[in-house]
Amino acid sequence: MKIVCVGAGSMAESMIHGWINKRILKPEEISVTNKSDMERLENLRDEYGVNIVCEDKKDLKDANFVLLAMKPKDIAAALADIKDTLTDNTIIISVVAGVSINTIQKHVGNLPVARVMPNTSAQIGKSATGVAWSKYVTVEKQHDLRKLLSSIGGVTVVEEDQLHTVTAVAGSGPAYIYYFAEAMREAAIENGLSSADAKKLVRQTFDGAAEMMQQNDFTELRKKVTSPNGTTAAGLESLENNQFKKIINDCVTQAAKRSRELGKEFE
Ligand SMILES: NC(=O)C1=CN([C@@H]2O[C@H](COP(=O)(O)OP(=O)(O)OC[C@H]3O[C@@H](n4cnc5c(N)ncnc54)[C@H](OP(=O)(O)O)[C@@H]3O)[C@@H](O)[C@H]2O)C=CC1
Ligand SMILES: O=C(O)[C@@H]1CCC=N1
Repeated sequence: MKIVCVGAGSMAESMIHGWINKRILKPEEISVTNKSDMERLENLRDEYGVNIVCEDKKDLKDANFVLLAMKPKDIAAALADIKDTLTDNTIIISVVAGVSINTIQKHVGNLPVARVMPNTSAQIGKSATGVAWSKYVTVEKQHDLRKLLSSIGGVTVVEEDQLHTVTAVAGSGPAYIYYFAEAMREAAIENGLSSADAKKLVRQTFDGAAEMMQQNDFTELRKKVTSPNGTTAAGLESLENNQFKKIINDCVTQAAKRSRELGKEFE
C-alpha cells in the first residue's frame, strides 16, 4: 500500500498519525509533499518516519491513494503540478472543504476521485468522516477506501451535496466543542475555581459525557441530569433564554454556507 499526501498541514498530519498508530499503514508507505515548507516535511519525516516526495514525483506514479490536503485556494495549482503523474490506478482523496468532485475532475480528467470530510480526531482514530465518490471509483476501490478511512474513525457515506453539512457539523465540529470547553473553563474560573481545577473538571465532564452519548439517547441523558427546580434546570433555562439552539443552528448554517461558497469560488 502506498499513499502520497499532497499538502502536509494539520489535517494531513492528523490522518498520518492515525494511520500509523492504527498500523493500517507503515511509515515507509506514506510520502508527503507541500508547496514550499521543506522544514515542515523534514519534521514530519523525523517524527513519523514518512518519506518526502522527490523532485521527480516518482512516488505519485504508483500510489494507491493520493491525499489532497491543501486549502481550497491552492487546489488548482497543486493539481496542475501533479496531474500528469496520476493514473486511474490511484484513488484521489480530497479533504479540501467545499471543492466538488466535478471541479477536481475538470483538472485531472475522469479519474477515481473521493471527496472526504474527516476531522482532526483522526489522530486518535476517532474522526467522524463523511465520504462521497465519483462513478470512476470501482466497487473494489470503494472497499479499499472504506478500509483506509474506517481505520481513523467512523465513516458515513453521503450524497456529495450533503458534504457541506457534514463539513459544518463534523469537519468543523471539534472546534465548536473546544470553544464550548474554553467558555466552560472561563466561567468556572470566574465563579471561583482555580485554573487547574477548572481545566481538570471540564475535561473530565466532556470525557464522561462523550462516552455516555455513545450508548444513550442525548435527550434522555439530559433529562436524567435535570432535577425539577434544580441547578441544571436553572442553567438550561439560561441557555434557552439566550437562544442557545438558534446560536448553534446559525453556526452550522453559516459553516455549511461557507463550504458552498468555497466550492463556487474555486470551481
Ligand atoms: N484542519 C482541519 O480540521 C480540517 C481541514 N480540512 C481541509 O483540509 C485542507 C487542509 O487544511 P489544513 O491541514 O488545516 O491546512 P494547513 O494550512 O495546515 O496545510 C495546508 C498544506 O497545503 C500545502 N499546500 C499549499 N499549496 C500547495 C500546493 N500548490 N501543492 C502542494 N501543497 C500545497 C501547504 O504547504 P506549504 O506549507 O508549503 O505552503 C500545507 O502543507 C483544507 O482544504 C481544509 O478544508 C478538512 C477537515 C478538517
Ligand atoms: O475551517 C475549515 O475550512 C476546515 C474545514 C473543516 C475544518 N476545517
